[in-house]
Amino acid sequence: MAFTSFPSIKNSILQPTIVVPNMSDNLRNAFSFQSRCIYKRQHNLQNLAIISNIASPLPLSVPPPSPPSPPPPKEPSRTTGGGQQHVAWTSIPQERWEGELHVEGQIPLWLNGIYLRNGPGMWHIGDYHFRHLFDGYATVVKLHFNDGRLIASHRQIESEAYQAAKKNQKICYREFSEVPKAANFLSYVGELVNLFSGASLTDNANTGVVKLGDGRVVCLTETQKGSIVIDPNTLDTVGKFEYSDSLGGLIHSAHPIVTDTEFLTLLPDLIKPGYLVVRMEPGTNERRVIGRVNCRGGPAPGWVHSFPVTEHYVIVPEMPLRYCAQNLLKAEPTPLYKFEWHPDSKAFMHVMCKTSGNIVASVEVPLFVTFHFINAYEEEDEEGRVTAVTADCCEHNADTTILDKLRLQNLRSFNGEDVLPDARVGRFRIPLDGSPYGKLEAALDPKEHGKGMDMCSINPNYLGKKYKYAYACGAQRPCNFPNTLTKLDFELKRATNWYDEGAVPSEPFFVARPGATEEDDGVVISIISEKNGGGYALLLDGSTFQEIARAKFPYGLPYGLHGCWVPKE
Ligand SMILES: CC(=O)/C=C/C=C(C)/C=C/C1=C(C)CCCC1(C)C
Ligand SMILES: CC(/C=C/C=O)=C\C=C\C=O
Ligand SMILES: [Fe+2]
Repeated sequence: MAFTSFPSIKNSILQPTIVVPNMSDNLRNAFSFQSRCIYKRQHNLQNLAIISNIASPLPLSVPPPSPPSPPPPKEPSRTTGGGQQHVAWTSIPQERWEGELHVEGQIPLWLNGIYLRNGPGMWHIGDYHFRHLFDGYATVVKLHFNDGRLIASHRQIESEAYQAAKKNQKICYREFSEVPKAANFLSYVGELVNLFSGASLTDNANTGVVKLGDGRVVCLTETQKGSIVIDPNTLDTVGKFEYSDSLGGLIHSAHPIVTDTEFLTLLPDLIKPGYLVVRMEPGTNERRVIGRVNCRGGPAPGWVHSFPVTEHYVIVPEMPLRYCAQNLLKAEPTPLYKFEWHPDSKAFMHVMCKTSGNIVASVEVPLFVTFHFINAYEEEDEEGRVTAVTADCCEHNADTTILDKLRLQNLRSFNGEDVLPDARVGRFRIPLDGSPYGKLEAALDPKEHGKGMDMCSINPNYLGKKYKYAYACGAQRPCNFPNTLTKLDFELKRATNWYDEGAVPSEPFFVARPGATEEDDGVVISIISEKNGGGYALLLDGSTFQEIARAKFPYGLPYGLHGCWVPKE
């Protein structure tokens, strides 16, 4: 795969930036010409390049400065509890930027490649402000590590939904919690037709980013049409990833399992409740069905934001938080958005053989709520027979309120009260001997990680295998959002926590050292949004969990969700 060399940045480009309306004053200042120069002096930042023009290629010469943008209208409730709104929940102030970051500490010389992180970084359009964390238009952040140096950039994904919103200054597609306002009854009827055809659903690929086995990099969300290919070097939006099969359906899991040899995902079937388990080979766009799971309870399939695999099996979770057709039709959000909690419908875990598509176990389990599975593996007896599957997830104690806690108003209004609901590492044990029930228990005492738990990663070489370590975000309370980075040791049942007061860290992403033999031999990458409005890239040692390097951005970044690693060839 093509991997560009470091950009030539001898002629640093400092120019006024294109700014979206409604940028907050403090952030706009952070981007003014004057403050950038000060930043450069203070941090001895050489080669800082600020790139503005939205869709044009990177300028090769210094363009004439454009007139300063008019002051933006104020965002609502900018300050809460006497403080500034946290930069983690503030829209990115410009569509793109690139520059070299000054590194404090030492980036390991083996760490050569690109870390990409995707997330909803733009939460308003015109003077309309989104409601939920998951509504924001996708912003991809890139950290390009090369021989101990670090070039960073970010860019908005040019989805149809984002482009239409910019053009019309209003939302035009159905986002996670937002629905475009119908002008009149006739257009409402048209809207319903569009909903069933999928035409009105968003393609705002803001959830994650994956590198396929063939090198293509795809940003994803839960709508299938929101699969968008980007260029990992320029962050250009290349175009839609079109699935060439005729499997149909409108939605899929936001977290496919992607390795060098395959892409596995789940397609929920809302008509005949169940899931198709599908596989796609590198170099193709065609998903092939491995098998189907019929739901055992409820009027609709459970939400499958993610799912785990073992070496031989795909695990299909059936969570009692289920998709809800009526809620999809509603113009105003319901307390659980497009979902409904059906405790009476029970919860199940299904285990499908990857090669035959046969279901080898389907057990009832205690009620659970999870976004993210961490990993799964097979348990063997002394004769090497697989007796059970263990599957771990970030489990919200079967409490759906976490979804509402992720409303922007809640995230923006932290006043020192401890309002983050408790979470744990939920460990499922699914017997393969035909017994009807599985177990769900905490894998370690949740107090080890402050009873907050989400946004996990593992050493990818341990995918589907017995593993000892995971990295995730935990909590140092009081807080309203996970605010620590935590290394989980499942053998010792201990956690090691990293914390920076007031900071919001994004998913700790593990990159293994090439040639490593220990599971935790590698680094953990996270991007931190600081309480003072700043932000930095952070590298922790995967084994000691001590900081090894940090590099400050010249601006604070909004929170982001999930990342991937594109190694240098
Ligand atoms: C950002 C994140 O983690 C989740 C995003 C989920 C989205 C955008 C879900 C969108 C949906 C629709 C627009 C309609 C159909 C249902 C559903 C997949 C929830
Ligand atoms: C950020 C998050 C939950 C945090 C709660 O503790 C969930 C994100 C889900 C989508 O990727
Ligand atoms: Fe996710």
